[in-house]
Amino acid sequence: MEDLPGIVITGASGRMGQMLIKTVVDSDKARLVGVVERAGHDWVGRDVGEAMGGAALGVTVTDQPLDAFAKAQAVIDFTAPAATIEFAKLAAQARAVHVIGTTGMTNEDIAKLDPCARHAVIVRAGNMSLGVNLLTVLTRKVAEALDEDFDIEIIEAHHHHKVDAPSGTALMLGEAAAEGRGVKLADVADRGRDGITGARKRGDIGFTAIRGGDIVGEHDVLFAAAGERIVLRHLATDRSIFARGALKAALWGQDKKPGQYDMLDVLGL
Ligand SMILES: NC(=O)C1=CN([C@@H]2O[C@H](COP(=O)(O)OP(=O)(O)OC[C@H]3O[C@@H](n4cnc5c(N)ncnc54)[C@H](OP(=O)(O)O)[C@@H]3O)[C@@H](O)[C@H]2O)C=CC1
Ligand SMILES: O=C(O)C1=N[C@H](C(=O)O)C[C@H](O)C1
Repeated sequence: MEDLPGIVITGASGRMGQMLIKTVVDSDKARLVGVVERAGHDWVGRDVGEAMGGAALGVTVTDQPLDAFAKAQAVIDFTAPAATIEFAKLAAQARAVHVIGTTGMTNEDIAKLDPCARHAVIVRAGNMSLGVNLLTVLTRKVAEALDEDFDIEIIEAHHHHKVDAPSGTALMLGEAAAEGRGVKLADVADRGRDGITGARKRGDIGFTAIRGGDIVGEHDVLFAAAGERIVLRHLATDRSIFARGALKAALWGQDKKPGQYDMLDVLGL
């Protein structure tokens, strides 16, 4: 047991934080060595199992991330952009693999990970599930095969708590479609339509975000032409798919050189 890679989970009380804790505790390939919450959170100082409403797990929630990271081989982080940038610096200091599931990061945020990746492995993906990563491969292939007579639209739906749009997954799918077309997503993305928008521009990749109820995460990539449509779809019904992918990434990263990786690297897709 002592030999198994030690994992720290940040954002412990969050939807993904709690799912990640359960996933690591249930795994026979890793052990939970720390959980982090922000200073002032009422979970800090409590046993995390009890804080989650179950049996004690023997791991106390801390607001001191560096102390926790120093005892770990990997940090799994599904929080918010500002927190993730700080955690990246600390994970690099501790030489721990940093698995980043946080979405809504700007290009400026992402650039701040570069110096950290000189010292530690970072695996970052807007979606850690096998299904979505396979869908990005399919999206790239379909976009490659079709010309601009097919309009590409990405439609995503999530629960009403989600704070960022388009989703990280939608942007991954947009990047894959743009790559297939041989264009830059930034040049063709149409991210917000309202009012008299004018006709759709040929070659654009459009995004629509639906927010409601407890939807875990749904993504359609629509290729629409005159007389026919192709729809590639992924439906997530359980957050465990993301947590299992994140744990796989944390284990995969153990023997890799410092640098930035994604789930396609982890899954070999
Ligand atoms: N890549 C993937 O496969 C997936 C990615 N996600 C992404 O993961 C992220 C989290 O999602 P979810 O769990 O639903 O969100 P929640 O809001 O449920 O949880 C977020 C957690 O992060 C903590 N947090 C936020 N800001 C800070 C900060 N500045 N410092 C320290 N802790 C902070 C929150 O603490 P507090 O409550 O105190 O604010 C909370 O514990 C989102 O970006 C989401 O899009 C989600 C699912 C899959
Ligand atoms: O916030 C969520 O819940 C999810 N976020 C990720 C995203 O932004 O794509 C992944 C998944 O769809 C759930």
